[in-house]
Amino acid sequence: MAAIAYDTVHIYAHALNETLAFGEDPYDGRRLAERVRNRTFEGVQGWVTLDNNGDRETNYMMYSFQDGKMKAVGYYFGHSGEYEDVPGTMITWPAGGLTPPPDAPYCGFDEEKCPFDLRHSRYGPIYTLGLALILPIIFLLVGYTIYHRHTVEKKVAFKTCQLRSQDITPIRTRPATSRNSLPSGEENSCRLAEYKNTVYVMKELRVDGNRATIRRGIQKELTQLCELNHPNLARIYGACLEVPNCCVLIDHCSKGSLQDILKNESIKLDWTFRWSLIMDIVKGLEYLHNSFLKCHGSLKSTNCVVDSRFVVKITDFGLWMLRKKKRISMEEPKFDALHLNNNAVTLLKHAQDQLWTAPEILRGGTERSQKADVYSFALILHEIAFRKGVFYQEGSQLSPKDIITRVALSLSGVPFRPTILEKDCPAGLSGLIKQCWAETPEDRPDCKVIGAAVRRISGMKSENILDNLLARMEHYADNLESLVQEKTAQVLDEKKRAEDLLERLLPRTVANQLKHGGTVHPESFDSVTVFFSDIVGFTAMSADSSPMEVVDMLNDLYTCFDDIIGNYDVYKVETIGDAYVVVSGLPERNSNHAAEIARMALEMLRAVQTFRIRHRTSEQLKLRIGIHTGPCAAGVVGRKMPRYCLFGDTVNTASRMETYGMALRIHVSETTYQALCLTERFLLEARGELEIKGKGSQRTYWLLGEKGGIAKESFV
Ligand SMILES: Nc1nc2c(ncn2[C@@H]2O[C@H](COP(=O)(O)OP(=O)(O)OP(=O)(O)O)[C@@H](O)[C@H]2O)c(=O)[nH]1
Ligand SMILES: [Mg+2]
Repeated sequence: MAAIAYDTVHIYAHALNETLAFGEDPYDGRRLAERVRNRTFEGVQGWVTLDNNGDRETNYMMYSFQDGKMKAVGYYFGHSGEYEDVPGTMITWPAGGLTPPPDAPYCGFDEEKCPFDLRHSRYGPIYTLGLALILPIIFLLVGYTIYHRHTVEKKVAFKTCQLRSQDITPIRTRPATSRNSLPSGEENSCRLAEYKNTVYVMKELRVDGNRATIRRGIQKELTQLCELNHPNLARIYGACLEVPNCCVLIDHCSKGSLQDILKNESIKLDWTFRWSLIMDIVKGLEYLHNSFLKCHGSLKSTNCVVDSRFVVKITDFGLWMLRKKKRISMEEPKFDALHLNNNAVTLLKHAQDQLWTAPEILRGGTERSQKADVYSFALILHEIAFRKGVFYQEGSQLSPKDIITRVALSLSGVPFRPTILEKDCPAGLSGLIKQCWAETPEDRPDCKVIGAAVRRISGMKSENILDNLLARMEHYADNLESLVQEKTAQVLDEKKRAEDLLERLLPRTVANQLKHGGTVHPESFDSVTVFFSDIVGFTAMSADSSPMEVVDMLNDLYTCFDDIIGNYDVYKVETIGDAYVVVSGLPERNSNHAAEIARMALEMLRAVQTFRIRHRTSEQLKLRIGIHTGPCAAGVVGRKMPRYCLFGDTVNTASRMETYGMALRIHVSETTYQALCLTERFLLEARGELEIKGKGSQRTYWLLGEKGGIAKESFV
């Protein structure tokens, strides 16, 4: 105590001295006390430290109770806050521990550090009970929310792919293919329907049962199908489940099926293009095999459709339960083709459909499998490679039913497969095809392996979408170019034929005017020569012959005449029954029209001499010819079936010359005679004055021949 008193006075004295030294009031106890704080000095007991509050940081000695005695084990120095062990001693902590216990309880003195720690909280039991009640409720709530959301989403998804029949407008069946594709045919058409202004392929579904059953049965599958999304799959847009209008709507691909493309010879397919078609199928199939569907089940070239960018998309997958059954049994009973004609067609189509079906499925083992899809893929590969149709067998005429029977039965132990034309096959492809249609399903590769093989065999450098697209576009452009060339040639050919026809019906100059859209004005000509010929006794001959015999005779005769007139500057005006009318001097004017007609008439008469009537070979055909020269008008009359007609008295007079003529003689008028005389080339003989009806008395002549040419003697 004395030491403490000493130190107290000591510190007080120091504080007082300092107060006086600073000239402060020594009676101000507050100031004095402030000087005492935060001070360290050497007191009688050693160093003394006073803290901020003026409290002394004391030194302590720690004792441990060992072996029944208190033993000093450590020092604590208050002024420096340091601790020092007493050398050679050891502290035994409670429970024999080597480390001191914590200086505060785990949860603090007031459990402020762990309000929810049930192990240490005094409210632990309450919390535990509460949690035991609340947690299951929370779990239930969360579970219910997840379940509810899932089912609602499913319902929404199903709703979006469920369509109302009233919104679907079927479009009249039309050829499935574009104008670039196959000609239309029932077997190559698909039903189309419009839904919200978009055209889809409409696939009917076979539904036995009521709506509720359908809903339960296919709701899930349909929702999943609508979710399938791959560039090489034709997307299923939705389905209508209203009996009896049950159907699915599938994306419509404008180029038709792969089969249509392969059959269309106007589409050229180089190997780059073929490989990309093949790769598309492999990718689509691989996606399907990895999807919930696991396999396609009906893979064939009609179920690979081609879109406007020449990308192949696999279609008609899934919904197996609802597809119209097409399978045909091996033991199909023989049917009476007459009575079951429709059935016959259907059976044939079904047998055709099964040409892609794997042998194990034909035998009725399973209904579908990935390996069976690979077999079908091999047949498609074969179709693409050789473009000879499905299951091409060199030199074979087997029906589809015979083929599938042989595939199924595998007679003579050798699998029955299409012919591979090795020389037309890129190296490695035939091996791949054979592997894919192996008899044992396990020997067939899967899609991944096929994809790698195709890449290797084709040497495809890139599967880059852009490269591919460009390559296809290039191909498409080439195709279009050749198509345009081909079509242009066809159009030109067609045009030429139309022009030829027009030129045969009308004089060339007139036809040209009509072709260029001009109107043909009637024209008058000062001088032309008109020729008329007629068969003597034609009416009697017609009465004794059948109409076809008469037609044949006239056809033979006129063909012969048509050949002759080609050698002269004349224009055939028309034939009226047995009359043949020719003119020279129009529509192209010429100065020697009389001579042209005269020469032509002489040649025709000579031809008639040797002409044999088919049905009366012994009879001589008797032709009467009349010629007249004079003015004439000519023009096209009428719009429909336009004809170039002659008008004027010259035509009538020429006709009269023929009527008043004689068999196998050429009767010419005065004007023609004068025109021929001017040429000094023809032999003519006066017939004398002749009373001609409507013309009065006329001097007429016989044309006998041409000097140095055809003479009269040869006619008689
Ligand atoms: N243009 C075009 N034609 C198609 C489309 N889908 C099918 N087709 C055509 O319709 C024809 C008939 O198709 P489907 O009715 O599916 O008959 P299938 O493919 O022979 O047989 P399943 O699919 O087994 O019923 C095919 O050969 C194609 O020519 C398409 O998306 N676009
Ligand atoms: Mg199909």
